[in-house]
Amino acid sequence: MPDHEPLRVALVGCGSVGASVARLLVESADDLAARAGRPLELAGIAVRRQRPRPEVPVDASLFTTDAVELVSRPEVDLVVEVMGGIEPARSVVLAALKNGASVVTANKALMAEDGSTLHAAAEAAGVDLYYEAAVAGAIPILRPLRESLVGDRVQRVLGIVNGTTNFILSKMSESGAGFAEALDEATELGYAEADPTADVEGFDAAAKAAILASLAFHTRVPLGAVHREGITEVTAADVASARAMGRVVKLLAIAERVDGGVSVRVHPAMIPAAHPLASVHDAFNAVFVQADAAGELMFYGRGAGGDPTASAVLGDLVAAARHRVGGVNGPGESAYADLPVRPMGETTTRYHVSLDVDDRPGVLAAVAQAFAGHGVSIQTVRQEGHADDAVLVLVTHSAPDAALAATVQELRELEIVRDVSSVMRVEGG
Ligand SMILES: NC(=O)c1ccc[n+]([C@@H]2O[C@H](COP(=O)([O-])OP(=O)(O)OC[C@H]3O[C@@H](n4cnc5c(N)ncnc54)[C@H](O)[C@@H]3O)[C@@H](O)[C@H]2O)c1
Ligand SMILES: N[C@@H](CCO)C(=O)O
Ligand code: NA
Repeated sequence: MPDHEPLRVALVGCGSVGASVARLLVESADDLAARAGRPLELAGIAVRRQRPRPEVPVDASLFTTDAVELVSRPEVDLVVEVMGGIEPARSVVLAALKNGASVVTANKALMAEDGSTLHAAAEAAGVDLYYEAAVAGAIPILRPLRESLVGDRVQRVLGIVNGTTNFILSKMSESGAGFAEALDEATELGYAEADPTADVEGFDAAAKAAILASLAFHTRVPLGAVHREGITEVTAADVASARAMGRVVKLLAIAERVDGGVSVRVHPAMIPAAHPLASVHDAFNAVFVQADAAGELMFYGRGAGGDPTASAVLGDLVAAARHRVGGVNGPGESAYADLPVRPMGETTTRYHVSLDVDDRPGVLAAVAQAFAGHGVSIQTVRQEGHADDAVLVLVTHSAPDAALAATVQELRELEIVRDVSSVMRVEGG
């Protein structure tokens, strides 16, 4: 085959990311050809419905509504899947791999749900499967974990990997707004989707946490093993209390090594205002990595948007194209470590607990006794308000999640505690 023979790219999905990928493939064709070693030519674009798409500068004859047929064409070398969801995306990706095409996907839900099946199919076909855009959009983080840090031992990954929730928490922090008000603003400005559940309940971040943990620790982390809490219960009072302690509230995806296993979780947490992740505002994403030899690293940028996400897709596409040209493959799945995912109850963190209490003698002693009875050590206590408005704010030393849960249960049963108004983890020093 002569060197100028193009590599044929099938694009599946032409929404916000797909339209950017198609446009940039056309606009940057010469540079991409020079970098890949052969031109990258669009073989077809699978869409759900045929309609005019003036934003995509390609011949209308390239559009088809049959994705499986497109990716199964013998001439297709590379497939970009940006339709999202589990099915039919999984069937399309499997058909592409079976056809011997390398696949680039931005689909975090699919990779977190069934990454091992797809990796096995890629391995069997001797082709590449890349998904840099699936976690933190434009930010190069999967390739650094998979390749740059492969000689090191990663201990911990802390990420702000959902732009919608980071935008909402930033607004709550800036203006003192409650969750509902900040969500309304995020919706008005187009950051939050009409149904924001996947973002605000932490599902999107949990899928990304599973992918990050699998790559960081060379193990398989099933999505179901990721502990997940969203931000819907975060109150203006939590944000104010964090500020009073020199902290900010962030929704974190956390993956860390613990006692021969790993802990992988998504939940809101108070982090020090001086922590590098505290200065990640609005819809930006960032991932903080701690590795034995490298020390601390931080990756920052745009986690969403058509063009930023297309940047990551095209990076993967050129990498896969180069491998085609060279007749080699990139690294496949590395899951040799086979580490158990520890249950959340065993995970130790510090906690911030707010209690509405009666303001009378013996209350502090009774509260302290509840913590002590479950082996949870208190680091600081402060009282805000008095009489009917008394609030006790306690911060604990590190304790297992199960011990803290048992403490909270007991506190709820105490007559002097009117309400356990908030429990939030404290992370990052
Ligand atoms: N938008 C972002 O900022 C962003 C960032 C990172 C990752 N992603 C991921 O990229 C993927 C695409 O996201 P998006 O924002 O472009 O979504 P989108 O909804 O804008 O686009 C998806 C497109 O796929 C089309 N589609 C659905 N079923 C199809 C089918 N059977 N055949 C052909 N086309 C079909 C839809 O009609 C739609 O146009 C998702 O997996 C998403 O999680 C998106
Ligand atoms: N809904 C995601 C988009 C990228 O996955 C976010 O808010 O970050
Ligand atoms: Na990325």
